[in-house]
Amino acid sequence: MGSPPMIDGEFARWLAARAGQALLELRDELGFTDQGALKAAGDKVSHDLIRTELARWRPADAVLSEEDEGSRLAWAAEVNTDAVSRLTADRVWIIDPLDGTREFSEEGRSDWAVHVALWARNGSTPHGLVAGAVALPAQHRVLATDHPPAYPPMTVEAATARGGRIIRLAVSRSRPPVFLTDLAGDIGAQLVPMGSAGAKIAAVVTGEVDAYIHAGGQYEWDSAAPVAVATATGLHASRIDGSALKYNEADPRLPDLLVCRKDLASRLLAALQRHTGVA
Ligand SMILES: Nc1ncnc2c1ncn2[C@@H]1O[C@H](COP(=O)(O)O)[C@@H](OP(=O)(O)O)[C@H]1O
Ligand SMILES: [Mg+2]
Repeated sequence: MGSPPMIDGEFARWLAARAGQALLELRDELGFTDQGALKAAGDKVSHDLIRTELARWRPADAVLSEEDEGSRLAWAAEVNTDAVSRLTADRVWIIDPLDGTREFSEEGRSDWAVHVALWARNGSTPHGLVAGAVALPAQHRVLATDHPPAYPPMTVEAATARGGRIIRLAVSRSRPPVFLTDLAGDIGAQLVPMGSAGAKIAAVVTGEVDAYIHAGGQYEWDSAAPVAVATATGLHASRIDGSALKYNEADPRLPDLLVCRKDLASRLLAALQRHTGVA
């Protein structure tokens, strides 16, 4: 095998695709009879592969991975944040080796993903993400910032009848925020349940849905890579109160977000304000 690409966005695409291929092979090898074993093996195989390649090809960079021991605890009072190298590093890879672990373990489902993002201290975007890739192995595609997908098209029919058009809103199939049913009724939206934050944001990027709303809990690795791609595509991405998403914070919890077409952002933020009280 030759060397991976040097440019970070291409490298992220290469790495996410490789981990995705390993996950597809693991599904073939283990089958779906023991879902717990398949989930555990998926998390481990992908994490080990990504960690090994980052250590080999980007040895000077820090890493924040869902599967690293203590990754959720860096914010805890008893943890000495000086000892957490990513907090002083200039470049940090934020990775979710298998997003949508539950869906990965269910036969026939394609809503699971591999997330590889790069945060840089001098990044010029508000969220500091300078590269990212989302592999959707069972959908046979990888979205990445090196060649960001084109902004999702809107049909003439939808554009002229925008007021009456039903907004398609991707939501967690297992943990949908409770306020979303009322919010959808309020704005005439249709909820589209799906697994994996990466798969839902990818669905906004490709125009299969118009927006993704999440609240109630998540971590930086759940959204970093797909937000990097969505932003590179020109979509809106923010917290549900409209403030900027921030990455490589001492506390890696990032509990809510909105990703949507630019033309829907103010309408959805206003609806979120009415239904959650955030402002
Ligand atoms: N309330 C919550 N608290 C913590 N993590 C949550 C969460 N709701 C969703 N997530 C995480 O966000 C990702 C997408 O969730 P969902 O499929 O429900 O939309 C999943 O990542 P993982 O599969 O990597 O664990 C899931 O664990
Ligand atoms: Mg995840």
